Amino acid sequence: MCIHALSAGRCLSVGGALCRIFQRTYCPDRHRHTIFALSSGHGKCGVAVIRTSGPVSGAALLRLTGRKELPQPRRITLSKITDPISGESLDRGLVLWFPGPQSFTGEDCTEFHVHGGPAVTTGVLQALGRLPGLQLAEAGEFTKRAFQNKKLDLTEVEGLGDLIHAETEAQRRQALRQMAGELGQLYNSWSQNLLRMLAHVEAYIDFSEDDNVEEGVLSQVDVAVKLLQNQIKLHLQDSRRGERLRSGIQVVLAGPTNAGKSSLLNTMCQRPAAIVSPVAGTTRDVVEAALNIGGYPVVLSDTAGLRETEDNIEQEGMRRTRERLDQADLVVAVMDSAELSRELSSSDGGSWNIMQGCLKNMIALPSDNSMLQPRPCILALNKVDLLEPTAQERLLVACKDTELIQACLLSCRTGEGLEGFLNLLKENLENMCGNPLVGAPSLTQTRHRLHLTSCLEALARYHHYRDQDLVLAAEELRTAQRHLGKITGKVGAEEILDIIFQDFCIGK
Ligand SMILES: Nc1nc2c(ncn2[C@@H]2O[C@H](COP(=O)(O)OP(=O)(O)OP(=O)(O)O)[C@@H](O)[C@H]2O)c(=O)[nH]1
Ligand SMILES: [K+]
Ligand SMILES: [Mg+2]
Repeated sequence: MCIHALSAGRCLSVGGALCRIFQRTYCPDRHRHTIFALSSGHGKCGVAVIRTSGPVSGAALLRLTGRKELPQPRRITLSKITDPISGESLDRGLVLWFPGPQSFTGEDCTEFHVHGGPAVTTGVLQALGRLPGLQLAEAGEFTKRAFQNKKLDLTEVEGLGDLIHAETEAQRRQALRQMAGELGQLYNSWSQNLLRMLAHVEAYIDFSEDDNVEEGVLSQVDVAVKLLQNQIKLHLQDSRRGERLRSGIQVVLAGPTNAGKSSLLNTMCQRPAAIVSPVAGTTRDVVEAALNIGGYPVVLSDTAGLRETEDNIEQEGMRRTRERLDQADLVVAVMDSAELSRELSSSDGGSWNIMQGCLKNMIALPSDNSMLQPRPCILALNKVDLLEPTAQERLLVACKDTELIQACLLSCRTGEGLEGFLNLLKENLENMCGNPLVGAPSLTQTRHRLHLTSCLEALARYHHYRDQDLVLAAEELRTAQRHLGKITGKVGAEEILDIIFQDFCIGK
């Protein structure tokens, strides 16, 4: 199986530089302006795409192409592109006209597909910038307009952002699904449900005295609220699979000193990221590498080896190891198989018990109790090159006794057993994140989790007020619905909008 290193940073925007060129000033009527930006990547490339969105898009296309009429909507047309003010020819390229509302943003949009050299793209951008009513777009402004014109809900916007940033196949699948609106549809259906319940309760409040409302309306609402509570709880109990897949699965290498943890990290990321040496206690700081393992994004951490020590710095290193273990989604316990084998044959099972105790510590629950099960753990028995085949056999048999642990023998030195280890790792990642295409869509952001939790709290308060004060109970249903609305953006929340759209590049 192949693994790839992932880029550490996200897409850099060149907004600052372009803003300086165009001397943009703040404008309160910004949404009335037509925005433009380079939407393809920056730097030299074969073809670059420049987009505009807003009321003067069509006029801009006519000015730059010198055409009398707009081309057919959504049809590619070859055209010369000139600077309308200097009259200078800039390029021959393809132009597209998307009249609103049938466009990405819902407004009139155009696209110019030009040769990707910096002189051409800068020329076209400058020509656009000199036309009245056109302004350089801010990061995420195209998507923001799509959201404001109800082309996308917030979960779809987040899906689109994740798709642009997706580095592995599993991330891409999850993002595509969210962008297609499945998560939003789920929350909308819950919201509709709540609206119906609320209508029933309000009808009861207003009309029950006139006997116009059927018996049992309230108990039906009670049942429906309980059902929804269960659905939301089930949705929240997903071991954070969607969020993990989005932000990377935390895999921590831990174990005694000199077991070969740093060697394993280096082998997996195919570069000498961590220092390897025969001196016990070499690693002190946590060393991280971002990897794509079988399509799953992994943040792999190498940690300081665990042993008794008087050295202050090493003790601090071990404190960091434990902190990292607390956050781990999956622990790889690395051990020196030769050493373990020697201890096994020289003792009457005592050392085995010690090792089991040490492993149990590693896979214990994290302190916040947010995960209900102990973390999965793989026992990587390293340095198998130093072991006789009979000793290997004996070690594997002994490992079978520890039910919690999946063990495999490997050697960082010879590469033996590495394939098997990686396959075991991938199986674990699959189990943790699932196939993003199968089953109900997962929530992918802490933001979703927070609103869903608040929604659940409001529903619990509904039951609390139900027999005391029906008006207050109805208010709780309204609060619950408002929390669902905040996830999809149906309920305004300007502060979070800005945070979400800032994650986009200029031109998206
Ligand atoms: N024979 C053999 N030696 C190995 C293997 N893997 C690592 N080593 C050696 O074991 C020693 C310790 O390796 P490290 O990777 O530094 O071990 P570590 O667990 O990171 O050690 P600390 O950071 O000190 O906790 C080095 O001399 C490595 O060359 C292996 O598969 N076979
Ligand atoms: K070492
Ligand atoms: Mg090390």
